[in-house]
Amino acid sequence: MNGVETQKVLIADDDPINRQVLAELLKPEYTVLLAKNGEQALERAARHTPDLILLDVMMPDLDGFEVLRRLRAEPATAGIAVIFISGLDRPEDEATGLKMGGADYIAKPFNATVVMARVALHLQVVRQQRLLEHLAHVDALTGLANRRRFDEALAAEWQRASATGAPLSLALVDVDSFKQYNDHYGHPAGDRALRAVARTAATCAHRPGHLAARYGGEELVLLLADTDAAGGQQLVQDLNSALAALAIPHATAVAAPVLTVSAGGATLAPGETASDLFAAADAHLYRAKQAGRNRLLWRD
Ligand SMILES: Nc1nc2c(ncn2[C@@H]2O[C@H](COP(=O)(O)OP(=O)(O)OP(=O)(O)O)[C@@H](O)[C@H]2O)c(=O)[nH]1
Repeated sequence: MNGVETQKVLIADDDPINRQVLAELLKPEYTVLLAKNGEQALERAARHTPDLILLDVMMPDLDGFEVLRRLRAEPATAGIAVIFISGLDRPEDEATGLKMGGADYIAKPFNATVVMARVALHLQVVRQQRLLEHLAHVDALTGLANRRRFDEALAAEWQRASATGAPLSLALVDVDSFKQYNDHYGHPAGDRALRAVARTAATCAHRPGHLAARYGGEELVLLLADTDAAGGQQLVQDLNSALAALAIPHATAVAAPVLTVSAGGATLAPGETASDLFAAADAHLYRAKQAGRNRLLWRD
């Protein structure tokens, strides 16, 4: 979410008048989706992943509590915020809704101003949660995915590749003689150089299923789903060429008078774990450094 995008609210209520009143209320500020029963609410929630659902409790097929339970059971909809709007106005009903994980509970007949205020409040919370989630997964200096995000992606892609047999490649990319670069040009220039390498990596690893992350310090990692060894090596070579074209001067480097990287890569072998794959790429990066830097070594 970029903050400019309009947030989406799904209204699920079997009463057409209620749906219409709520829709008229929310339409000027939000994108409104409608569902007239529980099944439809689940289907629309899965298809559109709204930011918030206003959920009636008493509906003929699936009641609102059951809808919430099913939303929470599906990873794709588990995090969607739900406000119950219900004719059941006993404290026990409200307590049930909140205990089940509803963000709020509004009794019917509702007051339009209060509904608007609560919707705005909960959508603000949703926005803040997304921002926190984003910050927790992005490296501040380079804007690349951070190590946490990489670890999650590696676990997920490893699982997928193991289940489907699709190729999965991983390359570690480390800036050469970066200590000397910092020593010679200063830390702020080092930061700028790292950002340039990161941008280059992100441009090369641009396909869906590709992820460029900062693993730590001056080390990046490319996680390349659906990419075999030839594709992985080509991608690292493209990165290398793009970096060479930038020709960032590095007067004190051992390999060349410009900023270069060394890389080690591997493609998932049958029966291998995610950590084996990572360790193989790391071992090849080490060898690439030993062999003189500014090169890529890929496990056969
Ligand atoms: N400017 C800057 N420097 C960083 C950052 N993170 C790590 N470094 C520096 O990167 C350098 C890494 O040094 P080394 O691990 O010795 O590696 P190297 O000098 O690149 O040598 P080789 O990898 O063997 O070619 C250290 O001097 C760190 O201070 C950062 O965010 N910004």
